[in-house]
Amino acid sequence: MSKGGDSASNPPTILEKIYAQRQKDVEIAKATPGTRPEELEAYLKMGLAPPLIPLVPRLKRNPSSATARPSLSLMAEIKRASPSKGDIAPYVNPAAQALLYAQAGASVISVLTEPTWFKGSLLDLRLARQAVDALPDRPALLRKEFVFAEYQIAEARLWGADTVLLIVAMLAQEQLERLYAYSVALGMEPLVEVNNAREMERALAVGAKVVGVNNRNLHDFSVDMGTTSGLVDMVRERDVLLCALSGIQGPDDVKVYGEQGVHAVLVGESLMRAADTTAFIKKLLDWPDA
Ligand SMILES: O=C(O)c1ccccc1NCC(=O)[C@H](O)[C@H](O)COP(=O)(O)O
Repeated sequence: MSKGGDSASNPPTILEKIYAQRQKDVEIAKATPGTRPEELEAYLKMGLAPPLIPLVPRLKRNPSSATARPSLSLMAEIKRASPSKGDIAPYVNPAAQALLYAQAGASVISVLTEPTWFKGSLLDLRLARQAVDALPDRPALLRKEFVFAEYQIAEARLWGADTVLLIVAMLAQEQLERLYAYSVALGMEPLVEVNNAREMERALAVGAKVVGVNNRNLHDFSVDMGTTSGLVDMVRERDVLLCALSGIQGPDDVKVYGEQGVHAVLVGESLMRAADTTAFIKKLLDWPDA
């Protein structure tokens, strides 16, 4: 990963620290009997990964999409903690939270699986998936992770994800192309995350169909809700679903994005802190009563 700062002597940014730690974690997993890369490949070849649902059509459906006043779709995140906020809901039950999100109408459930800063795990992903598995028109499951290797995508598929996150800022273009192709080959259209126009061009160059604009700068934590708005025109005439990620707190944020043509919002902290999650979601998205 390239350094985010001006020179190689700058202290590492949070994204660089997470990346370095995840590289060590992945090396350990790859060397552990039972989870070596060739073993994950064998499990995939045996068809042991659970059935998938395709991301794009699922993201187009939400409780308002068939009404006269369609609103945005929701990607609802399970987030125990974060580098910027510390503990948010460390003891959340990911299965119960996933079920709440699904019953409230979320199109996607995003599960943070990074353990050191976000206190997440692949078990959280599996439990969220199992909790919603039998529902009619269940939401898609997103592995929210700092992905730099095919290995992590194979893990995601085996643990029940329907899609993975690819963060453009972390990846060289060749790596982004390779990981995008591998994910699609496994049946998972990825959510490709960008933070500026240059990264958006790179996402479009690989053919991304679902692009998330992160309003949070992953190098310094600053949140600018106008980041998404500033990139809308780059995808307006394209067959791309644009999603606004991070910092979404209330209906006013969503209303602005709706008017600009944004298709979905990804919300973590506000949902985790909501006293009544279902009522909060309905109000946030201006969805009709079920
Ligand atoms: O949330 C952070 O502090 C953070 C810091 C560094 C890298 C990633 C980070 N968050 C991951 C996310 O993208 C958010 O969890 C997600 O977009 C939801 O954001 P929010 O609704 O603001 O919780």
